[in-house]
Amino acid sequence: MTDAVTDPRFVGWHVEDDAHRAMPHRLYTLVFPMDSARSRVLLGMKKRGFGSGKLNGFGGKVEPAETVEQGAIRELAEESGLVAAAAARCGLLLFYFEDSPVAMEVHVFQAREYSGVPVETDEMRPEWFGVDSMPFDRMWADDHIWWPLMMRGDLFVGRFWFKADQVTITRSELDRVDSLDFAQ
Ligand SMILES: COc1nc(N)nc2c1ncn2[C@H]1C[C@H](O)[C@@H](COP(=O)(O)OP(=O)(O)OP(=O)(O)O)O1
Repeated sequence: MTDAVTDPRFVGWHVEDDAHRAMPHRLYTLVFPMDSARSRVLLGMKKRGFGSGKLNGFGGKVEPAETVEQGAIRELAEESGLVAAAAARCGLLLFYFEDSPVAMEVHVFQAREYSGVPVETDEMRPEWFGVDSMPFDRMWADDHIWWPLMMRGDLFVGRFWFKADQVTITRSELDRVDSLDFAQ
């Protein structure tokens, strides 16, 4: 696996301590399609794989030959049917699970302009939710912590340590940042 230091697309290592910087990282995207006119966000019920049974944004692993934003746009189309020309960076999330030697580096985006209508796919069942009545009890345990920053328009970096049960957070850090262009 490519590690955080050798893959130029990784930015997480800019905010890691020495111990975590040395961990192998895997790169993911997470995209929230926004309907600002109706104050709604599209979530998907994950039907299989990691996080199945939870509502989340749309995303997945970044392929070797694409940029992070290209990966975000591709996963959004594959999982929701929505086609976006661009996605706006909102945050960076680093996840550590006690039973995994690999850190997850998740790049969070909003899609504010897109075409198409949401469709159910093999991986996701889409549903709109009001941004002020989010179903946090059916989402990952970290989401309610950083969601308010994203809704305020703040850029953020969060680090969350999970138990192997994938529910219990044993430690967390969340910072507002001025820029997410760490390496550029
Ligand atoms: C641990 O907390 C998490 N919170 C939130 N909100 N989202 C998370 C968390 N951990 C992972 N995610 C996101 C990041 C990605 O968007 C997905 C996981 O991607 P997946 O494993 O489904 O990747 P794919 O490439 O789509 O998988 P396949 O190989 O099955 O196609 O969850």
